[in-house]
Amino acid sequence: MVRQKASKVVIIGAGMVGSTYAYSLMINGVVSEIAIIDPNQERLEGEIMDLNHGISFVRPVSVYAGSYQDCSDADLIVICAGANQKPGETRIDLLSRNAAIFRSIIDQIKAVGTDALLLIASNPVDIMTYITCKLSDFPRERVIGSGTVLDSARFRFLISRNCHVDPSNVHAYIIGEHGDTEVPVWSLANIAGLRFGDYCPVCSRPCAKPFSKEEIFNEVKNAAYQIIKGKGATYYAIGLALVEITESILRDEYSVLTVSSLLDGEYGLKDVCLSLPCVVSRAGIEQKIQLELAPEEEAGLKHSAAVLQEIQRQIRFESEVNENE
Ligand SMILES: NC(=O)C1=CN([C@@H]2O[C@H](COP(=O)(O)OP(=O)(O)OC[C@H]3O[C@@H](n4cnc5c(N)ncnc54)[C@H](O)[C@@H]3O)[C@@H](O)[C@H]2O)C=CC1
Ligand SMILES: CC(=O)C(=O)O
Repeated sequence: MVRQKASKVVIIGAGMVGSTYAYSLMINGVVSEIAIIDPNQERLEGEIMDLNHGISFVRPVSVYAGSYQDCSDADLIVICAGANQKPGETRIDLLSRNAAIFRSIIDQIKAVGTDALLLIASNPVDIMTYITCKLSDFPRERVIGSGTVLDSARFRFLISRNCHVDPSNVHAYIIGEHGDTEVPVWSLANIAGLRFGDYCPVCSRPCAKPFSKEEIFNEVKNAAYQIIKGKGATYYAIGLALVEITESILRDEYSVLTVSSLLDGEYGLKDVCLSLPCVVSRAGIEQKIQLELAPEEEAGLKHSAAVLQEIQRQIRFESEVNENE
């Protein structure tokens, strides 16, 4: 199943997320070409120079300031452009600023024409993924939001630290919105194949303090607020999360990742983008996995969808404007 060929990624937005992703991609050696686009030419040139000065230490790769023309033969276009949260702001607070930026970006990608997949990181990521689906007219499987891949990684890390096991031996998902209504799937979380609650009796290390699901989930949900308060932005872990998604696409890995995509009836939900575990390949979203959720988890997912749909109703698309005129 693993196919490797020379691959080209276009990154739109050379800020903290875009440039950290480019750096992680370079180190990982999964692509041969990285073109970066950003209207802030000074910033862009600085990032390109800095990245290029590291090329002697990694596998051969070409990193350069690109233009929208680069999208025409790209395998993957990753959008990291737009405003980020200031301390105290929610992801949803970014919507109007980033929606305007996306309209211009998607228009320019469409004008060039491309068979690439689109991967969205900008926040609020589920709504931006939805906007991209609507504006791009791409098939739904080719538009992927980074969704809760980062939140699931935070969740696995915190469980693993608490239970003294490698995070790769913890399987646990955060689903729904990448944001305040996200849902932890505790009922299916497992360590070494054991349901979460069955692991404690076989664990040889006593917990330092009583295990609190609530505390762990709150730490996951509020991680971005805490990091932004401390250092202004989050970028290392999302950079790596984007590389994980990129690898699954470009290496045709069929990894299961909690990416955001346009739902089509899963759990009775339609016309909304949010995260479920999905099989991701070179074709994009191969399959959305419908988990058997506990009733409160399914209710949480539906609440997440309702909140996102309410926000979506505030967005007007060109086609709707024309229809109503
Ligand atoms: N999905 C996730 O898990 C995460 C998402 N983010 C989101 O990623 C986005 C970027 O965050 P940062 O890199 O920290 O912000 P930043 O402010 O460092 O960089 C944003 C970049 O976008 C560029 N930009 C603005 N308009 C553009 C346009 N029309 N075309 C191309 N580039 C344009 C700016 O010049 C700037 O370089 C934010 O929306 C942030 O909330 C951040 C962390 C995690
Ligand atoms: C900023 C953001 O979305 C995160 O770190 O989760």
